[in-house]
Amino acid sequence: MTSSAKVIKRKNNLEKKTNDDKGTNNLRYGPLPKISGQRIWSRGIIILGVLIYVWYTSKDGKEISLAKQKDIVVTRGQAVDCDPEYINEIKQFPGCVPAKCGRYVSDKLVTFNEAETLLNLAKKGISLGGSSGGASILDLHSGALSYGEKFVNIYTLENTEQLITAADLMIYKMVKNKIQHAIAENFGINSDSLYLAHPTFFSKLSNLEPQTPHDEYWHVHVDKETYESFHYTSLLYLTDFNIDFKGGRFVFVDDPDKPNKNTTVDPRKGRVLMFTSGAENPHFVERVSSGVRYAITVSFTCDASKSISDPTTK
Ligand SMILES: O=C(O)CCC(=O)C(=O)O
Ligand SMILES: [Fe+2]
Repeated sequence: MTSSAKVIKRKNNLEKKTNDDKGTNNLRYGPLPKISGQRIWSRGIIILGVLIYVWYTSKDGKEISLAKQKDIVVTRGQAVDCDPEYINEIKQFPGCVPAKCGRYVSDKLVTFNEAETLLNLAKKGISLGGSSGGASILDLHSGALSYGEKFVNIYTLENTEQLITAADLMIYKMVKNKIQHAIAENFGINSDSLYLAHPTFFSKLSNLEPQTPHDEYWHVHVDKETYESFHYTSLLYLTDFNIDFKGGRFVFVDDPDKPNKNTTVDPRKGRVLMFTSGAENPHFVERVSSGVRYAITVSFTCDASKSISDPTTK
């Protein structure tokens, strides 16, 4: 073999060894990934799709809150189209037709002390009776008080005079007048065209198992259908959501098939919620899961013949 032939053979051996090494490397670490342009595109489209889905469901999946417990609202409202039946009926009562139907919340109408006085009045009064289920009421106008599975007249019980004082009833009346004026202002009507309606009552809600249908406060309803004379409903909350009780938010149901279209109001001590009582405002109260929730339903009618008078000490 010539020396030049030896050099060529050694070079060939070297090339063979280098190729063998490459082969071993490939086995050890696997083949290098090859990402084609098409793959990058398809992955990008999948990621974009996931992002759009997450954005869409999180936006659509949330109910609207008109007022959270922590908010301090001067006046906040939401307009809704009046139900034709409601508007037709209310047209008989000049000065009482709302400029627009809807809902309003205010935390500035009722003072802390007024709410505290009314809470103590509710506690004292309901302590004389109380439902054996989760919903007790006290109506100071008719005297109706939940008692076990029935109702009694609070004014026939002993000690009522010491419990319900003239000073308490004065606050009750003043608060009612303030709410009446606020409803008139928010709905653009004349406050003299509104009359207090039956039933106007204190409520105490808890998580006790219901004993009668009266205890099932969590069903969707329209106030105008439940209580015929109502034209404007208001609620004054006396205890706080998430502090004094859990659950128990007020919920407007705008589309029964879409719970994510609901509008909620968290009860807050001294908060007043006012709304037109027709089918434009179906609503329910969430079941209280713990603690005790106190409120007053203060209702108004435009029909003077359905008017009730303020309570007096007996
Ligand atoms: O207590 C509430 O928040 C609402 C009660 C209610 O819907 C009613 O009294 O008709
Ligand atoms: Fe109601």
